[in-house]
Amino acid sequence: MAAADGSLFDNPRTFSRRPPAQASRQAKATKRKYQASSEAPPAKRRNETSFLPAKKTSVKETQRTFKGNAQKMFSPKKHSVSTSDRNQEERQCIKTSSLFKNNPDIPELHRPVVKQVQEKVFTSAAFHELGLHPHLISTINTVLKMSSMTSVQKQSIPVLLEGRDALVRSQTGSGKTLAYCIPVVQSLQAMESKIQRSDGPYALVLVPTRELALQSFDTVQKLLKPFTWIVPGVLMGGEKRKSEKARLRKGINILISTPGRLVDHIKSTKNIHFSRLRWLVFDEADRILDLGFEKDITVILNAVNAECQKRQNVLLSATLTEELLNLKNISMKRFSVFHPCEMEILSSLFYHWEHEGLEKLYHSTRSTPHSVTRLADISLHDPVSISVLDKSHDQLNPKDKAVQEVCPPPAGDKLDSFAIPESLKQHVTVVPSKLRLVCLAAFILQKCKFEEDQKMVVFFSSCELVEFHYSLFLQTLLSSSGAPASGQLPSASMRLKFLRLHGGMEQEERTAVFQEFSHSRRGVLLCTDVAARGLDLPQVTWIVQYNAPSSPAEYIHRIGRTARIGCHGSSLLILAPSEAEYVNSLASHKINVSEIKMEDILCVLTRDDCFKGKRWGAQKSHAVGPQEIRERATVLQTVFEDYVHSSERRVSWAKKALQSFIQAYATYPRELKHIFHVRSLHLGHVAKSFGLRDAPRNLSALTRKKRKAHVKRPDLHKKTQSKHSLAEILRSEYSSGMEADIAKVKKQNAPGEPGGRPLQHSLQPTPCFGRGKTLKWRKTQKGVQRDSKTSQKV
Ligand SMILES: Nc1ncnc2c1ncn2[C@@H]1O[C@H](COP(=O)(O)OP(=O)(O)OP(=O)(O)O)[C@@H](O)[C@H]1O
Repeated sequence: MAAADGSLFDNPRTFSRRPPAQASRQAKATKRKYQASSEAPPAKRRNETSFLPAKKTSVKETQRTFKGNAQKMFSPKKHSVSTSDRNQEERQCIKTSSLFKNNPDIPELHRPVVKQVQEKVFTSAAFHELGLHPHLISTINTVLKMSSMTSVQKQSIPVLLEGRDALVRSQTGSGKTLAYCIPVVQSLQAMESKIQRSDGPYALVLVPTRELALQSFDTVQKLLKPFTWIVPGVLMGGEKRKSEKARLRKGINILISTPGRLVDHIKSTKNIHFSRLRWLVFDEADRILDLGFEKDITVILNAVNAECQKRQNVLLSATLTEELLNLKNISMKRFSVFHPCEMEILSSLFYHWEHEGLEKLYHSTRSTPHSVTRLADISLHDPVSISVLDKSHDQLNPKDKAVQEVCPPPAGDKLDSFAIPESLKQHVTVVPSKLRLVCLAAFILQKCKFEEDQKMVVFFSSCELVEFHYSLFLQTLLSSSGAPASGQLPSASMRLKFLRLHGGMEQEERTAVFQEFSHSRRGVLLCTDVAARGLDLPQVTWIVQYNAPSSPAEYIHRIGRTARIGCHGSSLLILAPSEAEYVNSLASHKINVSEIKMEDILCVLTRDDCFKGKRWGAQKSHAVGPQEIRERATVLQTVFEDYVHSSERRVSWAKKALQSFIQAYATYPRELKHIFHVRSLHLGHVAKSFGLRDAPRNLSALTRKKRKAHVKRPDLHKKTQSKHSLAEILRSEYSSGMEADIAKVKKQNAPGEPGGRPLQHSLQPTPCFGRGKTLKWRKTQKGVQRDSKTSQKV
């Protein structure tokens, strides 16, 4: 075992030179005092936890320091204190920092090396070989600046031009958008009777998020340049419904929409009809057809099926499952081992084929048997399954084959493996909870402050977490970086730029951020899974997953925002020691990650004098060692803690973010509960990663308050608590925009100020905290809350 505190930072004495008994007495006294006030800690405590000299640690002054004068504060040259005074201060400062104490051991990662599934991105085939309209070819060549097809395009376009239904799977960033857009445009421009705008939709493209809708619309618009009589349009929420209605009234021939917004119009707009529909495209099909969109898709399919019988259906995603791809081979026996969600998808696909048998099976595997009859029918007709897998990867060598024959995978355990771009280097780091925040900050500094032209996307599990970290980093990392003096070239610090994107933001701002980050050469985008699928953000170099995703599919989509279309990119997954087994779970899906040691990430702090402890002020920077790294990490943590504790409002804002983290943590699916279970969280340690000095005591009260607020939502009344939880969390990131009044982030008063936004998550188990500060579950009126066995219902 390589312990974080043991191997690299193995000198606890330097942190506490007082006798242990005395230190412990004082710590207890300080804690009692702090708890009694339940507010920001008293000045004395702040002095002890800080590296700053006693007289300079008032809240105001600390803040001022980090708005530009950090070096002054940390440089001993600026202080005329004697050596003995300084030593005294050091002892005080260092002693109370517990960042590197009592952390769990970091387990050694024994990850099995697996051979990842690979796909070839490009082919030598050119677009002009497809027999497309010459104007379409010249648009592809001159406007899109593309000449040769990607593998998925080469396989899909001819099939779709033949009029076949298709299920298309190829890795992220391999050109699936054009794989369906080109055939749609080619077929519509070639129609004998020229399309009229007033005809309404000939093609309907459903996508899960507004940004993806905008992006796909942009591609279609470019392809339609020579065919001006075909009108594209986008419905995506966030915009005024009235103006969308007006555009629908005028006529849209290729309609791109998020499901929720389309449902709004189907229900309220008379001008929407599908009688001429020829194409129905589900981009990110596995996402669109999952639980979160179940109701919306049913409404859409019912509306479409009522008016149009014959059309081409296309389902695309980088993570379509084997079951969906091998449609023809699916036997009734195999159905019975599917997950209920898959059953619903399959039921909808096969309704017209095997309805009776399926329904019987469905009833026998589900406690709520009504869904199958509610679900409408996509009606795929003899679909072609297109998968760009490099076939050599599927062929087992004789030895592996023998092993497989001896121990066949248990029924129902067939795990899907998805291709990952070859040029994507995946990493993992295991970090104790207390050090998560400093580690993330250090990694951002390392890549985006000290290296040039780095563009990073950091994924969090909720809107609240994005807001919290965005404001915190803006106010601490950015402020402490300092601005260049006039006439000076922009310094390394000026490379730091933070943006954020999540489903709770105003649409105007969302679009602006999306555009800004797309066009920017550098910057850090903090976001939820709203940016995980489909977005083609150019030149992203790093993907960081601060909270682990809930499925291998989501992992693949998140990291797929980099290394697109043959470019290079890297990803980092940050795990707690208790979550280290997740690496094996990824390996079982043929996902290979290599480890970066936490110390190597924290090491960058020695390059940043903003975080220089006084002890090391006189030393030359090359003489750095583990102890200095440790102290600088502590200084950075102190910066965060001082900021969070500078007002009661900020403390409560951090608590809400912590609460949101716990709630999101409770929603990991059953198959991952043994790795991600709230019971394994140490609240005090997790609290540190929110800049809180102690484990908060009133989280359950906050949760109760939130539950009340939710009960007021009429749309949630009918749902069971369990279904509501999952569906709501899914919807929170993918909403149509019509629910915006419920899910708005209050506009920030000033950039970087904590928003005080209401939490958007669903009803969750009420966390309460036992003496050991690990999470326990409280008995509620309805009985004991669900645990790992029934985790899906949490
Ligand atoms: N034939 C081509 N030649 C060069 N670039 C291409 C080609 N086809 C697509 N691209 C570019 O590749 C990038 C990725 O394409 P696209 O967004 O369609 O990928 P995708 O497979 O849909 O990814 P995801 O699974 O993440 O949604 C885009 O910038 C697109 O312009």
